[in-house]
Amino acid sequence: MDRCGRPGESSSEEDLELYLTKLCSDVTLYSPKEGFFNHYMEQIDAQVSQDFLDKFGQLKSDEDRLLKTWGVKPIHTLKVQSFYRQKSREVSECRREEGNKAFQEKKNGQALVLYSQAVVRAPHDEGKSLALALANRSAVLYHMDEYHLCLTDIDLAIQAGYPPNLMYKVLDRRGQCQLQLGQYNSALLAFTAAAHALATSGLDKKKLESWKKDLSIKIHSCQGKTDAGDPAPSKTTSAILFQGSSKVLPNASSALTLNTSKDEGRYLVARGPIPAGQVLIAERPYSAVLMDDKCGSHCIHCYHRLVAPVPCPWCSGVAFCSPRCRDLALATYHRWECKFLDLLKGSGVSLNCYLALRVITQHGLPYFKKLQHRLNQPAIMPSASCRQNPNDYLSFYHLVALEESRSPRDFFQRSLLATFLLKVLQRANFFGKWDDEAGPPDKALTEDEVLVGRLILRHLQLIQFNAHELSGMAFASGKINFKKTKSVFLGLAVYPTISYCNHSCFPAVTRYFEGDKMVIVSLRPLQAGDVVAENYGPIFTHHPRQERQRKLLSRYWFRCNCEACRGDWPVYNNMVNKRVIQCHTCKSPLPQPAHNQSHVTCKECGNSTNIVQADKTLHQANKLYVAACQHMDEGHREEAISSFTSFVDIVSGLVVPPFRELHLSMQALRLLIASRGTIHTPGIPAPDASSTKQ
Ligand SMILES: C[S@@+](CC[C@H](N)C(=O)[O-])C[C@H]1O[C@@H](n2cnc3c(N)ncnc32)[C@H](O)[C@@H]1O
Repeated sequence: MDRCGRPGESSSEEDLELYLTKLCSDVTLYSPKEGFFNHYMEQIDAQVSQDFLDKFGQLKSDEDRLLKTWGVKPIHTLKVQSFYRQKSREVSECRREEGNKAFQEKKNGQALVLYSQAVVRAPHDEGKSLALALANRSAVLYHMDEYHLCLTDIDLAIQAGYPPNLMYKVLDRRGQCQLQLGQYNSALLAFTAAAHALATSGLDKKKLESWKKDLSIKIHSCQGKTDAGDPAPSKTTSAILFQGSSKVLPNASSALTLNTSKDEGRYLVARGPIPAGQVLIAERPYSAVLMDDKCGSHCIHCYHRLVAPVPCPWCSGVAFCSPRCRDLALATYHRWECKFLDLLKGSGVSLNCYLALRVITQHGLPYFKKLQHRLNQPAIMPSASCRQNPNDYLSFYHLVALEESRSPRDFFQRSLLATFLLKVLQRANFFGKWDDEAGPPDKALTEDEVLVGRLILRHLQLIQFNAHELSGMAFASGKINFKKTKSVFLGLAVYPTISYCNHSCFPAVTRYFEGDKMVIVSLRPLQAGDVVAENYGPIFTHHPRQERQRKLLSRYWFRCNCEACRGDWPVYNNMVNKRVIQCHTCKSPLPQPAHNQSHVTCKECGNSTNIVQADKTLHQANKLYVAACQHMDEGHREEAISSFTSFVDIVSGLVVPPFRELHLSMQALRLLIASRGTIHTPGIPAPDASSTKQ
């Protein structure tokens, strides 16, 4: 090992594993390169003795760890104060002017961006800049045929105090939108209100007459017409669970159940046969956070891409896709986090830490005080007699945290982070009004603060192993090409039911996203008792066994013993084009048949398999493979999925893996299924789920 603990050439595999584990653990807490938290951590590290750490390692509860850390004087040198992107009337007005210029030049896309910046930066309690920015944006939205968004902006502009003398304009625009949407009764009301508003317009006589005439024609055109049904745009299509919902795991298919073992913990298995391509779990996150660099482009509440951002009334750092998302966020987590977002960002703490905090802020203090007596209940193990509620905090709280395997240093680092996040909550008045004058920063913690602090510490441990990436898909080139897709990382989330999926380097399932909902789909056929395994990153076709095992051990703290690891299966590039037929009874590999031999006897179970028939079926299946590849090349997603899943189902029943075409098909399925999710490439329409070959 060198002075920084990095293993040298002569280091043992064990040293390397220890080093990698520490590195992986650190990045689940903070960035080693950015922000002030790493310097702070180094300073504290230098001030605590080995003896302190040894004693720290003997502490038995998160509460003890939190209190011990709070007692370390130097931790209170860190100054926590609100730091966030503030509103600016000057910036807002400047962007609005630029937006006006772009709009006059018919550059609608550019105008929309500039007006949106004007909206997000405008103060809510001072002047008219917000109302004017919203009203101007509504005009460009109308020209872009975004009638629903235009109507929202008009409502928001009026709520923000749009000037009465200009009111006729937005009321007229509201009527125009409603006319386009076939809402004739509402349009009639809007045009009538616009006509009344002319009285306070201050327009000269000529303009007034012209407006009156125009509005009267519009009113007349709406009279006597019946409203068309409202074709409100729907954001999601819903995935349907295979064989309906499970009674014990409501977000999972009834074809799944939960098993447990000493070495593998809890894990999902199939209860009976499941073909490839079936939806097995569809789950909204228990909690989720958006990545920093997506805050300007995605709704922080529902993760949809923003077209016309609805602002936060207090900060300019985040935005929402709708007033509904805004109100839900403001009523819960954002009211506590809003004024500390830039502090958290500047600290360099990881997204895991935001998530640990979010679980607290989304519920608020009274919720935790009320449930604290339940925290000592044993871990939930859904069974016939005990149904899991994935929205219950305890389903989150009891996710695996591997506290028994943690080093004292790891516990101390996480405790330091918990105290930092606790200080943020204190300053955000989460525990009641914070008063700098009333006491020093190291003032003894109250009962409520201890409760929340120890929960944050627990979150920091369990999120390490249970957080999922929340992502969308984008086509890398400017057109639909399933082979050139890339995953767009949007944030981090916890899905309690999906967290019960253990890992395999030869995974049984893949995933896609509908907004923030994760949908898990079978990639290959499963039989009763088969593990419904996800892949945590290293897949056998791309990464050799040693690399996979190192990654999994250092990141997830287990030694993988999946079929691919046990059999040391080759990566794609080393896979020979050989197929081994399986026994039709026990699935064991059959010996190669002699020339002209039609039946082969299994050495394991003694049953005979018709090898000629198996060859014939494989030959037929190959046609499906060719058709699937063609569908994929032509951009027919659902047809390609259907052909690939049929191929995988047939081949999995005949050939022993690894088998090159099987794995190529599964890789293609992963891409195709992922692209069912949110498509983030601007200008490219999502491929239609019901597309048919033209
Ligand atoms: C998301 S959790 C999976 C559910 C977990 N087994 C439980 O009991 O809640 C991830 C953790 O499960 C364990 N795990 C996952 N896959 C495993 C496997 N194939 N073998 C052994 N342990 C595994 C590891 O401890 C890992 O950190």
